[in-house]
Amino acid sequence: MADIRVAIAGASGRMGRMLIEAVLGAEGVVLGSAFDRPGTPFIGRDAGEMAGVVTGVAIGDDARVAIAAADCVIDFTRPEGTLQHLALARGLGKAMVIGTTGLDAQGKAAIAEAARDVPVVFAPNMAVGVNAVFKLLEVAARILSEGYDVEVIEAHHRFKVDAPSGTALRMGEVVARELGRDLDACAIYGREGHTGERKAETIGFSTIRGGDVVGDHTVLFAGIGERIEITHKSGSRMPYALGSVRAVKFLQGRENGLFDMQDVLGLR
Ligand SMILES: NC(=O)C1=CN([C@@H]2O[C@H](COP(=O)(O)OP(=O)(O)OC[C@H]3O[C@@H](n4cnc5c(N)ncnc54)[C@H](OP(=O)(O)O)[C@@H]3O)[C@@H](O)[C@H]2O)C=CC1
Ligand SMILES: O=C(O)C1=N[C@H](C(=O)O)C[C@H](O)C1
Repeated sequence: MADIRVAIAGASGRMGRMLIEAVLGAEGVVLGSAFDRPGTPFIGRDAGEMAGVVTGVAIGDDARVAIAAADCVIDFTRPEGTLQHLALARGLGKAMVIGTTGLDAQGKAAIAEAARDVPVVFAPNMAVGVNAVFKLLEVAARILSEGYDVEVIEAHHRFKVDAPSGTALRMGEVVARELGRDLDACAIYGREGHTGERKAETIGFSTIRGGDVVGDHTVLFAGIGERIEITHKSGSRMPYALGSVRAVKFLQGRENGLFDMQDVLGLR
């Protein structure tokens, strides 16, 4: 079978660079194209430059041309960019792996709609370890369903633009679903001033931003006399990139459909 040609969106970003390195090092996939938005300083440079490799693939600034040259697009950019690239991928009949976070309900609906025509993996965290934690949280929430307060704490680098992280929100969704709660109704995003006592049914979120923290997430189940903490810490962005390559391979041969990393990893 021919190698899958991959297009990397946001090629000069933190994840874009890591994704290029992961694709170059993986079997069964080949770097078809790399692109970024016009005006980004790396346009025209070799896509492997930051990984110290000559690929012969220059970073372009025409998303349509780049997507047309690939079988699957991996996109870790910003919601506006992702939705533009998604429309192009849909029109060109290309698969897409989306790691971008911070999409609103309308953006998520647009992804679901596009997935009727092309296959899409959309997940807030592509790392195998984090997806294992999502499963552990289901078990913990089931056992600790009475008498434990749930708080989600996350820390990321100073450059991150969305909060709470997509992963923290998914952790909250997983626990809320298991507890029969609606996250939109029970989430508390930070506290300040005279808050009154904590309401038992709430799920709290706390966000830390600083330095070069790659990504730390903890779900705390706090009872009277004991606390349980389930924590994941990222030491590198490579697990996100390797998970994305697995997602590309998972989509090969699929006509359409919306999937996430739980599907890719067979954890449903
Ligand atoms: N699902 C997962 O496993 C993970 C998800 N993420 C998510 O991926 C996204 C990117 O993160 P990160 O790589 O750190 O971010 P960066 O800011 O380092 O990179 C983003 C890239 O996208 C480009 N870009 C920004 N806006 C647009 C746009 N409107 N259209 C097209 N391209 C655009 C940027 O260009 P420019 O520099 O010119 O702005 C840059 O090259 C975030 O949403 C983050 O939360 C991150 C890690 C893991
Ligand atoms: O912006 C990041 O860096 C990350 N974003 C994702 C998120 O919002 O959950 C995944 C990971 O935590 C890194």
